[in-house]
Amino acid sequence: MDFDNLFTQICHDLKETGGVSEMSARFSTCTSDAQRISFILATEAVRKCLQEPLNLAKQEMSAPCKSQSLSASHRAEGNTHYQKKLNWKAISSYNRSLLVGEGESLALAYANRSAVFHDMADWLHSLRDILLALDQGYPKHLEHKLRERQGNCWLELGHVTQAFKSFNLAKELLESAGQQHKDKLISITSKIRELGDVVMEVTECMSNATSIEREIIKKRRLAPELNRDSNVLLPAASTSIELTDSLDRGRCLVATEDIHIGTTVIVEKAYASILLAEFKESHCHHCLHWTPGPVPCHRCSQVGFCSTICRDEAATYHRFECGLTDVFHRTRVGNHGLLAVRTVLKTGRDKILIANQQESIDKVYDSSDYGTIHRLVGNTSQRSVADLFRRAVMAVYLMSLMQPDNEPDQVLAEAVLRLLQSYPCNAHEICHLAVPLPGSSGRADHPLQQFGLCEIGAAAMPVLSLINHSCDPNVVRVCYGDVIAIRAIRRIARGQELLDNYGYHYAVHEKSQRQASLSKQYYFRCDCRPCAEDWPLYADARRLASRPDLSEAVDRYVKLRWCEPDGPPEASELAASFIGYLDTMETSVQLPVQEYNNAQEGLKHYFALSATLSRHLVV
Ligand SMILES: C[S@@+](CC[C@H](N)C(=O)[O-])C[C@H]1O[C@@H](n2cnc3c(N)ncnc32)[C@H](O)[C@@H]1O
Repeated sequence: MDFDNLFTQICHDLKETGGVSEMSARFSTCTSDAQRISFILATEAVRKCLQEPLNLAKQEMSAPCKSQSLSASHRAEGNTHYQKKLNWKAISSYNRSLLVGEGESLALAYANRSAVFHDMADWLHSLRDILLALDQGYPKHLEHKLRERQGNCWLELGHVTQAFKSFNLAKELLESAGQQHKDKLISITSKIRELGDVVMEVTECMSNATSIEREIIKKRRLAPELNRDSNVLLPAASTSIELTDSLDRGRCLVATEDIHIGTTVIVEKAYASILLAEFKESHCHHCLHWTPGPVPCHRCSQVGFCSTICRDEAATYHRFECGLTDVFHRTRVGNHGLLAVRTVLKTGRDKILIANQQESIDKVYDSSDYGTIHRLVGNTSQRSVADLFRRAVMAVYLMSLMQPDNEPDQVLAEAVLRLLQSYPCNAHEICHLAVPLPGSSGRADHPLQQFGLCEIGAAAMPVLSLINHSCDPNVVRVCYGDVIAIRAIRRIARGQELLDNYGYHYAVHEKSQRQASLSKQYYFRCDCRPCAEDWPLYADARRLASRPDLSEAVDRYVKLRWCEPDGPPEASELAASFIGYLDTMETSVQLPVQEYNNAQEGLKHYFALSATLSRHLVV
């Protein structure tokens, strides 16, 4: 059930019984999350309201996830698209067929999808799907087709020995099938003959689905290297930055040397991440990368992975949420709620108990250590009683969904409540540049928006969370799956603070809106330069009349239409020009001016273009 409706019902029932002010007074005396959770668990009126939606959710969860007949109907739909050469539509139907398939239906869907990948010259995905189809018990009498396709893929990839073996297997299967495939047998025999005497390779390369998937993963774009060695105390960051404390804005990251525009100073892998529900058929549930061919969970039909490797890695937490993913999404608790649950399941009770006992600051900020997540700012003391009450009920509700008897684990519920306070101020959006599939129309209203940045998930990044906000930031986040690189978009002098933008930029949001939103969600009053000097919005900012050289050049570059997924051939030269313009303007021009924003947007677009691409429709 939608949590908002549930909470409204709880508040209504409490009002009816006339106990609101007394309960609110008692709840306000709770001084820790443990006490808040105990309070909710001991409040009969709340527990009573939770029972019915929890029981309904349990009924839903017990319904079978896999269905041979549904899988067959998606596959039939895929076959129709395939016959019409609508390859992407066919893949999409086969993906749906795979999510709900089991046994032979799974094998058939993998095999059919491998045919589309083969036709699209995606040899690695085709090969991987062939092996998975065979693993799933693809019918023996049809296996010769897969072996021949496998041989073709190997040949295209330049693995002649492997191709030779596959064609020979196809030939043996055709021979044992008798006379009915006479023509096929002739053509396979001639393919084998054409290969001639191949030298048998000593090592077996890409012999199973995992090794093929490693090759697929290797071809993805990787985050850039750090500009310097890794900082021992902040392993995700370079030695160009260090952590300090300030009186008025808590912890902050500061440059230890001058940092140039474009430099990569942090590369952090998410401690935990979640994928938005609408991307479950196109993105990996675990690493958030776009994938043309997801592999399904063995048991539920609600998640897909880019590879069997990610599926195995995700088992540590997915075994607890298997079959529950849709129920969690339907609670509409938002990304922070879902991320809180994922974090807790990934961490496990024992590590949470250890973190609870170690409130003191550890010297090393290791992004893979739950302790760094545990210590994120939650602004608890500034939250109202009503806000904390709502979050405590939410934590109990979410954790009760996990338990067959609706009795939540108190330690886990307490950890979820802690994260429900810290994530709204600390979690990061994962955004990929979305490329329109062939045949679809992208947005063309602005040249740089042909490929739209699209939010596909959320992540917990403890080192990135140490960066404070400015309405005129000096760094930008660039996403590579669930890895984020921090790159400078302004010069950062030694001793200056790294400043990110929390979603409210001076060029597009009025000062009053920025201040109100930052204060509501992040509990601080922004005193950055654009706020202090009340800079105008982009549309009202002046243009560089005095520097036509800069103004015209920036305009010319920004107007270039970056239509190909890799940008125009000269994209990296353009990025270098943007950096040059930004450098010049920082020292010689009084900001704000439109050309500065244009060059900065151009550079940010280039960074996004060189990172993860999601080849799906821009909506
Ligand atoms: C993502 S954290 C940033 C790191 C934080 N300073 C810390 O100690 O963990 C966000 C919180 O930092 C503080 N903060 C961020 N930017 C700020 C700013 N420009 N001025 C004052 N406080 C700020 C607010 O408390 C906000 O909720």
